[in-house]
Amino acid sequence: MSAAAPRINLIFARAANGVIGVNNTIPWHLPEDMAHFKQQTAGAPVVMGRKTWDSLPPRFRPLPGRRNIVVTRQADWQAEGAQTASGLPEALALCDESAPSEVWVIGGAQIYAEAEPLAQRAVVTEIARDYEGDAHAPELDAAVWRETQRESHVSAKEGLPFSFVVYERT
Ligand SMILES: Nc1nc(N)c2c(n1)CN(C(=O)COc1ccccc1N1CCC(C(=O)O)CC1)C2
Repeated sequence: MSAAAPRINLIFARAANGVIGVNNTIPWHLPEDMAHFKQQTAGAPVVMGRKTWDSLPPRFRPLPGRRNIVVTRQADWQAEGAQTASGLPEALALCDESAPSEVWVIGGAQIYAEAEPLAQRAVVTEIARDYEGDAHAPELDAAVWRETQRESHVSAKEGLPFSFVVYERT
């Protein structure tokens, strides 16, 4: 009996207009979302693109307490605390080795787009404001994804309304 495959989760924060990033940074400052991200992914492998790795402040790389897997086509790329994979399938195969129950795909846009068809769940922070940006969230087709949880909040710091939402594949 082979171990059950891990559940593949996308996790991202998106603006009302679908923006998730600008110039490899996040356009908003939402500490409540960073805490949510940390809590959701704690102890599980995280899979990210190389640009997302580069976007993390160095003191937070690798993301602590999680196996950090970085997808890059650069065969010679390496970084302290990161395991590399040449593509998403290799990254997910690497995760399988430790037979985790959950795997978290944490960005960026390219990786989300490739992972969306393979994911069973999307944990989305929906920010109720438009932002300028150059990177966009993956489309979650309502015929495929259904909302199963929603928790609305207003950010203490900047009065920014946002919701923690969970979508599951039908
Ligand atoms: N919903 C949702 N999905 C995502 N994919 C992401 C988020 N929110 C938020 N993100 C980031 O802000 C990326 O990280 C950071 C960026 C700048 C400063 C600190 C951080 N870090 C925050 C997480 C900390 C941790 O987890 O330990 C380490 C420091 C990715």
